Amino acid sequence: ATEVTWWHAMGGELGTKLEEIVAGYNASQSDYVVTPVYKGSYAETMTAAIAAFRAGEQPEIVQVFEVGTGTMMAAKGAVYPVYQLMADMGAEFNPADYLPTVVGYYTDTEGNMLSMPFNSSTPILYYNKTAFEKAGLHPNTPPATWEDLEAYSRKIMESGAASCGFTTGWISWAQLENFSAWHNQPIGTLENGFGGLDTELTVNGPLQVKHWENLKKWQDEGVFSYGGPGGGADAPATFYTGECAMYMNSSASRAGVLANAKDFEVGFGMLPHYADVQPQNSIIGGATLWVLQGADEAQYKGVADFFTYLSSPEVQAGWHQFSGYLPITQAAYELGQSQGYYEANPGSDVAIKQMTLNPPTENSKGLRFGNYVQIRDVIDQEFQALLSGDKSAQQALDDLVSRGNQMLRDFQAANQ
Ligand SMILES: O=P(O)(O)OC[C@H](O)CO
Repeated sequence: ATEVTWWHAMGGELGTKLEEIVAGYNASQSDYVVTPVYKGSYAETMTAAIAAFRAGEQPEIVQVFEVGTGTMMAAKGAVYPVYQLMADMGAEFNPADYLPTVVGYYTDTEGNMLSMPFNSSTPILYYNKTAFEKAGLHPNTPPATWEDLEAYSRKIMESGAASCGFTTGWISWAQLENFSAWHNQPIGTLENGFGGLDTELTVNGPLQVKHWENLKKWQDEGVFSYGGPGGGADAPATFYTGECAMYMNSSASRAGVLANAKDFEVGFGMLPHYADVQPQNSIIGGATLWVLQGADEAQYKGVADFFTYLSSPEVQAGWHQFSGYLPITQAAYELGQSQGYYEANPGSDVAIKQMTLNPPTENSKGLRFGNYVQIRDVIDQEFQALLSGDKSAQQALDDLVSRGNQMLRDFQAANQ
């Protein structure tokens, strides 16, 4: 059989499920064997794939997180665009089958979809219902606003129900990018970069400054517990163990939460918003599958066949329902509805409701910036400078914008 290699970044419960899906595909036919290889975090996986491509040792498929999209789109000689691959291999591929937000994120300015949707998410709020009850809060009412979240946190801490109010994964994704979209604030000019490479970051507006100021104050007071850079590796455990009563992270953290938060009941809610701003809609995260150049025709046929399998309503619905990733296709969503999945699993539709709460504006359809994986590191560095007291929120965000803009100019110069 023809071999196809897939580098991915799914660890823990998600990795186990991914391997099951691949095993299901391999057992379903005998022409191709797909081998999944875990390469670490999203950033590590992407870096490894770029290095492997330079060395001529790249896999056929690589899973790239949403913020790598600008860089991948510019890497023209390295990528086999999915719309073209599917057409060349005679495989059926209709972008209209996928959720519009997902399609928009991965479609180039000519209207072509360049990568294969697989695992799109959006950040949501998880909360410890048992701690809420102990603190005299209603277990079925998550905080709607940041003001409520602060007040609930203090009540929880004072009552001894938990020692910390909340934690979060992904400062960059959850507390800056999605924070901005949710409050309808621009992340960058030119429609958050969708309008061209001449874009500049704008995340140092008054609302973002106020939010980072609050996070610093709440960290100092023990209301908030910082989970570390990148995805925030320390955040999940502080929620699972009951230390922090609330937790913001990917909708796909659901699998880990349900598997590991054993001593209390978990509730699900939308992200909080500041009381004087109406929430807009959140934006997607997660990843898509990019096909790399350099393989032979038989392997690309296998890739197309595998992608068709991955997008089938049953496989996609199974992955979505297990993981908490969004149902990528309309058909997978409808299958879940007809199975009664959403009624039977309260909170499982929070992500999709939040993402589609309002029609997206220029500020809330996503982001597309080159060098953004590196800019995410700058976001983490500036946030740490804020927490350590080296910089005010305004200074940290101003510096983030000027450092980030320099990286955007470098990218523009290299890709014009
Ligand atoms: O944890 P994921 O897969 O939902 O991804 C979160 C962020 O989008 C990564 O950039």
